[in-house]
Amino acid sequence: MPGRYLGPAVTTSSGEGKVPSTSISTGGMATESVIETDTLTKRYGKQLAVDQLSLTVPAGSVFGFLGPNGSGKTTTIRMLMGLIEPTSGRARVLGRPMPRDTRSVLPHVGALIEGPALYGFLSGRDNLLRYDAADPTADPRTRRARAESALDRVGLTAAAGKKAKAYSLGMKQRLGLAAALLQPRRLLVLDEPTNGLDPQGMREIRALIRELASEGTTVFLSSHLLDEIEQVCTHAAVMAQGRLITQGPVAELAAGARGRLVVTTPDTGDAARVLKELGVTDLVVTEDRVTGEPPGAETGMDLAELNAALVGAGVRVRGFGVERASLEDAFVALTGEGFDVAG
Ligand SMILES: Nc1ncnc2c1ncn2[C@@H]1O[C@H](COP(=O)(O)OP(=O)(O)OP(=O)(O)O)[C@@H](O)[C@H]1O
Repeated sequence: MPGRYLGPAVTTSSGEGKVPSTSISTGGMATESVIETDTLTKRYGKQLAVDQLSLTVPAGSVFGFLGPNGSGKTTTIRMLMGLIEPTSGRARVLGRPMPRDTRSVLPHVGALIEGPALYGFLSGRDNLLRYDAADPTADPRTRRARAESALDRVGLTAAAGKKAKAYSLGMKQRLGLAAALLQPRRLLVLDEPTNGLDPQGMREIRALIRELASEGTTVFLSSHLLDEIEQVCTHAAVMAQGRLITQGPVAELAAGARGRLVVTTPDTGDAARVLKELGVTDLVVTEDRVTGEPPGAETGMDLAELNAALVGAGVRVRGFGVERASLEDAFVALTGEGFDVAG
């Protein structure tokens, strides 16, 4: 599918309707949430693509928008960028209503949606120069310097003279990011930025995202890869079938599904009895293992005490630990289903 790059090129060629950038709050006046939606809904005929979505993306976060294919991520991003009208509900980006204020908002937003649209017969550098030239606010005198700096940013300086059609998928993706970075942005919106990349390409894009975030750019990225979200995001929202399942700091989402206590022992009956007395719940006994939910922090019971109690009761403990809870555990716990990672 041909991708599209959304930057100055899709804002306006006339500059009409543009408001001075100072009217979008910056610095000390920064809006606390960079993206905010309220019961945002999009219906295609009978198909509810996005269903009453209320999302809050805090300023300065790397926000992962997670969900299996078809869960409504791209439709949401299209509404946020003012490309399609919601059926109902509201969306604000950088404090402004969308799509009403698309023209004044988009110059502050770098977006990479479904891969960049590139001219294959032009070099990477010339593609960037074209993008820059399409931005009515970009000073032509500093165009080259901007392009070089963006190429450097994404590690494409050495390949800048090559025709874009000779670029690997990862290089094309990086060139798309370079286009989004021609101007300083307050928000980057990236739709599946590592889709189709090899592991090395994925690492490079993730490193770049972290770097941009460390400079204060809020990054909103969609992904169907749980481990990607865990690796780069500070916050996440989980979508399934057009609905928001949960949102919040990644650490809290993962902590919501606490790891299970796992005791390996030949004395499973005694172990289960002792653990139950000490407040471990949801006990499951298999041949040589007892697992359960460890007591909460409020009980004051720590793992060392559990272990000591088992040993004190004569249980032969061969293994003792807590399986790490992941965002995947949280997702499964919330939806009762696994993650379809195909595609
Ligand atoms: N233009 C459209 N017309 C009709 N149905 C659509 C349209 N765009 C999306 N849909 C449907 O809306 C639902 C959500 O699609 P959407 O592309 O937003 O999901 P997604 O989470 O981004 O998935 P993917 O990663 O596959 O793009 C899907 O069932 C899709 O078939």
